[in-house]
Amino acid sequence: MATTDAMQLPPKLKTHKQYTLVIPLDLQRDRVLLGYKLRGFGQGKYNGFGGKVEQGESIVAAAIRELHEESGLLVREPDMIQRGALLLETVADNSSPILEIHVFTVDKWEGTENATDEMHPTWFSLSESLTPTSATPAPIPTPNVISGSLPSSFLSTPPGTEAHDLPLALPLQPIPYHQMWEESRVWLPRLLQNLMPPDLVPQEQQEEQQQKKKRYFIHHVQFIGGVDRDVSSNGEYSVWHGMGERRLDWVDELPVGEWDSRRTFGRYP
Ligand SMILES: CNc1ncnc2c1ncn2[C@@H]1O[C@H](COP(=O)(O)OP(=O)(O)OP(=O)(O)O)[C@@H](O)[C@H]1O
Repeated sequence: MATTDAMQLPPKLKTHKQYTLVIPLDLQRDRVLLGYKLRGFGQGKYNGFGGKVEQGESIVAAAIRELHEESGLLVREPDMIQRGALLLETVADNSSPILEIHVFTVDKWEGTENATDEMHPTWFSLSESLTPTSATPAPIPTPNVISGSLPSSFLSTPPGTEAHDLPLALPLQPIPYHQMWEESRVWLPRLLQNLMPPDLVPQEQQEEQQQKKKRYFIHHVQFIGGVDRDVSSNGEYSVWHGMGERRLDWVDELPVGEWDSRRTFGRYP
């Protein structure tokens, strides 16, 4: 746990708005798929694939649907692995819902990743992304680029080939954390570290890794509202637009089984 001053606020009741976020992993090829968002919420950022959970829809069904709509990959429900949740909250008022974003990974799917007018899928190196660095910026796709010819560094799958059958022609870049939502720098490297194939994890950390795999994470971030600092330039990390400074930021890990009772809390802090 980091700063705790928000704990002194009176308890409040907030609604939660549910979203999903799916991160496809190709462990054999040491790579992770993210999408560059071309429109809507999060435009101009790389992220996992996901969206709002619709009324009457289960969280996992929403995650499968959004992944398919945004990337072309089709996953069966038993292959969805729930890893945790982000709880994103503004403390500006008591009426704004907490964004509850359910994070999944998948490593089995049908189909090949395809660009849509909303998301452009791009593979990044998994093992090069275990710590957030502000490395060389990843290419920024534009709708023109997508409908026309893509630069070779951008092609994840040449037309007519199956992604899984391809040799990797080019070294993959690390995940461009500085081109993602700011708090991704906290939870995503932790998640990826826990997923590394055991033979790449030092012997003494292997048992710890096995334990961690069984845990969901909850990353709760509170923001003070009111200050509208927008995405910054000069390669700096962007900030939550319209939400202002971060107030509380902590990551918890829960054993499987405790997750359901904790995620439904309505009173926070
Ligand atoms: C602020 N910190 C954040 N960190 C990581 N991920 C974040 C996020 N904030 C939102 N997200 C994700 O961004 C997508 C928005 O989805 P969004 O396009 O609004 O949903 P959906 O596709 O249902 O909407 P439309 O159909 O276009 O209206 C969705 O995956 C959601 O999980």
